[in-house]
Amino acid sequence: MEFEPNKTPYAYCSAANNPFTQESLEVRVPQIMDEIVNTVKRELIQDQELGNAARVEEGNKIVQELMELREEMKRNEVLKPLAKDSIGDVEEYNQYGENYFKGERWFETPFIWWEPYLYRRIAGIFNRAVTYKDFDYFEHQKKKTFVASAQAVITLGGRAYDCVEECKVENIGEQQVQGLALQDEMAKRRLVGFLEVLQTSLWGNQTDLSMFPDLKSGDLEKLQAKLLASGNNGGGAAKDDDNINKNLISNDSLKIHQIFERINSRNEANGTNGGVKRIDIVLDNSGFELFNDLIFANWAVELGYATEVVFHGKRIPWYVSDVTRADFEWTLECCSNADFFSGNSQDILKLIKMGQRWRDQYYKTGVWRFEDDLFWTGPYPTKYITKYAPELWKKISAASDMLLFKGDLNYRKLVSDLKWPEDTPFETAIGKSISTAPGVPAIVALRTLKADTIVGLSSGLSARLDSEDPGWKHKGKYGVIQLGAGKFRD
Ligand SMILES: O=P(O)(O)OC[C@H]1O[C@](O)(CO)[C@@H](O)[C@@H]1O
Repeated sequence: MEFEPNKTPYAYCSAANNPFTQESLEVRVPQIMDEIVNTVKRELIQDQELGNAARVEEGNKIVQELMELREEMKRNEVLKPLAKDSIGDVEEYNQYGENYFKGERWFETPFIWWEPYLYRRIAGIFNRAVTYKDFDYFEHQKKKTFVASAQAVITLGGRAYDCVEECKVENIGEQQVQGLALQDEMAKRRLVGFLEVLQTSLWGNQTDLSMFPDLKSGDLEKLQAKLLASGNNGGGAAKDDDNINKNLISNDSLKIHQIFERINSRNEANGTNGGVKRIDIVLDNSGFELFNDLIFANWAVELGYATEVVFHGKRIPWYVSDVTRADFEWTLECCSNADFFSGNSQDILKLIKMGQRWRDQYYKTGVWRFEDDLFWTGPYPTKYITKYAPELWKKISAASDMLLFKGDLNYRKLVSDLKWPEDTPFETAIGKSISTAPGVPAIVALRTLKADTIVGLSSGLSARLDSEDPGWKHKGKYGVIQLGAGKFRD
């Protein structure tokens, strides 16, 4: 199936034809907009007290524009072209809308078009106001949720630190090697450690504020405790198959691990140690999920699987909790600062040591980089990166070994949000331009399901889950780890 906007069947057609899209448009998204309005109103109160007349005027205008936008959706109007702003992609957005969705109304146009368009419209409203240009209207929610995750961050941080130490050859004493050669023991530990950090990064995607905006501190702790108990803590990913893998419904972890080992041996065999080994991560949510992604990147760098990690985030506030540069840097600061966490347990000490390494030895030196190309907030299927962001793709494909995509929306965009038969191979669905062109990096998706869109399942699985667990595609309860091998295909 080739993607042709508005011609090929979408997994999510329009709200008129899909109850989940409809619910999003009628309930979930208006609530998100109300929350933004409330945030601006809080700013207004402060500005009035401080006598910031210019900001009060702009704040009032923003509230009015947001309310108008909310009404446009409710009245099912035609989606208007974006008004001019200085974000840098207005013309491209409008051209895309004009080409493929011209004259369509909110309830009749596909989910994968109206939702990014909506967040982009909101960003434009703020960008046009001088005193709100760089205001992140989701910042408060993102920070609050990370603070509420502190206990899980501490526990996981301590565990992540140990996981790396256990895999270092100098820490595997002869007496611990029960009957196995040192190399075999190390390989085993590295595999177990890999599965642990990979799945930590995957399940972190459950905590997403655009889908679950009401995650209260208590719920969050319960969810995180469940993740930790289900095997992400203590090397359980490999030993606790029943518990974890039951919900992991498509799992290429072992093939991905083999690629990591090939990356290592390639450099050793070539005698090019010190040569670049690069992983790119297209981030999703800030907070607990980002922390889990950092743990994965930490593992890869510490154990020599990567010499560079490039994190791709969002230039503008996006889908409530997506990572911006400010979120990324704030998270590194929190993790480096003992005052952020109360207590001085061993886990906190390990976490802070790791956090300071992330900030000072990785981020400040460029081993870790953060980039925020506008492509990631565009409306396009990912395979169009070659057309709409050729420079970005050139840089990634020339240098990267592996490009990991986090989360539900990134997944939907990777497979063009089409209604593929569920057993369509992942590589087929992501499209030739990025999966089989010469030299392309391996493409990995780590995603918990919050949407109907799905490929790469064994046939019949979807029907079984439909009957056993109605609504299973929307709960964030099930996950996939899928691979397109790219240049590592033999
Ligand atoms: O943060 P994630 O995992 O991308 O989830 C957000 C996604 O979930 C949804 O809310 C439902 O599919 C979409 O709006 C979006 O695709």
